[in-house]
Amino acid sequence: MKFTDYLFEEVKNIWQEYLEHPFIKELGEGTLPKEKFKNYLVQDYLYLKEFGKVFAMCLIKSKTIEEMNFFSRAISASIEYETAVHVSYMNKLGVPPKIAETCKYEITTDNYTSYMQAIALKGNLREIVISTMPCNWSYNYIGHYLLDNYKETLEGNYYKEWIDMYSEGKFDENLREWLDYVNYLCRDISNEERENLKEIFIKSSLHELEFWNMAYKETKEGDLCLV
Ligand SMILES: Cc1ncc(CN)c(N)n1
Repeated sequence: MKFTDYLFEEVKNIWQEYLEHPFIKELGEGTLPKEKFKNYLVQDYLYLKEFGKVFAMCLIKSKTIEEMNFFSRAISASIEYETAVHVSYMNKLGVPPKIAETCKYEITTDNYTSYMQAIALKGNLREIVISTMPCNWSYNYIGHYLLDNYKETLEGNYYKEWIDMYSEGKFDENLREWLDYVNYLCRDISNEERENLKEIFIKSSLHELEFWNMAYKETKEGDLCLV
């Protein structure tokens, strides 16, 4: 069994909770209140900023130029390619990046990014990479679920651009590259290390769930955590 298949088996119940989450359901239906989406986007924009720094630590801990290039692409993928859709929605919703960057980090955003950054500082490359894996992998999983389940009504859905990004070929390709990399990186680990990496993967998956819970919590008009 591939290491990534083993990891997936360990979290599939948690990931099923993402698919059944009201935030995801309402995104798919196009009924999610824009105010909730706006607050989520701002926190996610701040999240991606910190997430990119985790890959910067991977780059520092890389052993080869090939690996450095891989992480350099991961930084751009997070803070250029992915944030482009955030910026497009944020501009339409009246929170351009300059304003978003003055917003406070919610405790959930802090908890998740601090968890990965602590591993980035003290952990080895395998631990850091595994802590980041639920991020893009689960979003691709959610993107495909939404595409398959709501394809009939996607055309008029305000959230189509978001759904498209996480389910498009470029994102799939990028993820496949990552899964191959993880299987290579973890090809000869001990049982003890396997257990440790599994725990890290589960914890990041739980942080993802907390992020969806935060995104769906009650918000008031203009509730943007402005500093
Ligand atoms: C919290 C979170 N997790 C994952 C992703 C996908 N990169 C994201 N944008 N935000």
